[in-house]
Amino acid sequence: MTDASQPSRTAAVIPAAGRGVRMGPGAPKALRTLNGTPILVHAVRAMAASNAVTLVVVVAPPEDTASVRNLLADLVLPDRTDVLVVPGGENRQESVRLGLDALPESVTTVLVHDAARPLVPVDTVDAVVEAVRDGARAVVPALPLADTVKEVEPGPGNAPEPVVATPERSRLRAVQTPQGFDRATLVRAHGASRSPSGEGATDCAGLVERLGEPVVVVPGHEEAFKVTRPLDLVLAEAVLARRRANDGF
Ligand SMILES: Nc1ccn([C@@H]2O[C@H](COP(=O)(O)OP(=O)(O)OP(=O)(O)O)[C@@H](O)[C@H]2O)c(=O)n1
Ligand SMILES: C[C@](O)(CO)[C@H](O)COP(=O)(O)O
Repeated sequence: MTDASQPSRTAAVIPAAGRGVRMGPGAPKALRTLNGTPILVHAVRAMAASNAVTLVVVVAPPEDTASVRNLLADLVLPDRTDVLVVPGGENRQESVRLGLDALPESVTTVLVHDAARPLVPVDTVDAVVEAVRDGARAVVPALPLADTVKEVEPGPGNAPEPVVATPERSRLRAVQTPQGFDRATLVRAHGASRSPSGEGATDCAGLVERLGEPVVVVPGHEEAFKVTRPLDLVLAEAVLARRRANDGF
């Protein structure tokens, strides 16, 4: 166990309270398994793999909070890492806010990491932490896009949608997690998100942008993809199999 009064502590908040509607019927997505291990456990291990992270706050589906606590109580993690489990909210923003509320005062740097990105490599986590420690208030890992992206005028159902614009692809990035923040900035952004100005933001960095604060991008990683639909489970298990074959992970 680490000393909760230690200065400049870095914590990871893992929102894991989603249902996983796009995955189809079944248990909440974070509790479904990859190679027999819950997605959430992979995500907690991924955060705890960083030497910088000494606290992981898991935001669990409210009805599963007790079982998630039991699940994580048995997990073997580095001695430096404490784990807290709190019940989540109606949407991702609310779940992140509940995770932030649980942080001790000693935490100055916060990572917010989707449980749904269980395979993010530790080098990506460390790169985000380093950028925050070097002075950035908000840092996102991201990758260039492979597809061309069209902006459309959304229509009803499957009706053809008129194209409004084609943004220049070389200027676009697909954003991943963990997103890293100076704690005060993130708390301010989530406070502001309670107002209508926070509606529609799909990530924490978007809330910081709405404050007018700078957000910077560092290189993301292919293996930090979001497990969203059934095919993503197949890809995730293939990544795990490759890791096992390569280095006995
Ligand atoms: N009320 C919610 C909704 C989402 N999340 C978390 O936010 C992350 C990103 O969300 P997403 O991948 O969309 O997960 P779900 O909301 O579960 O997926 P879906 O939209 O398909 O239901 C996930 O780790 C999810 O558990 C959360 O903590 N609380
Ligand atoms: C935070 C995020 O993973 C960045 O790409 C993404 O915006 C989450 O979106 P979701 O619809 O909640 O999965």
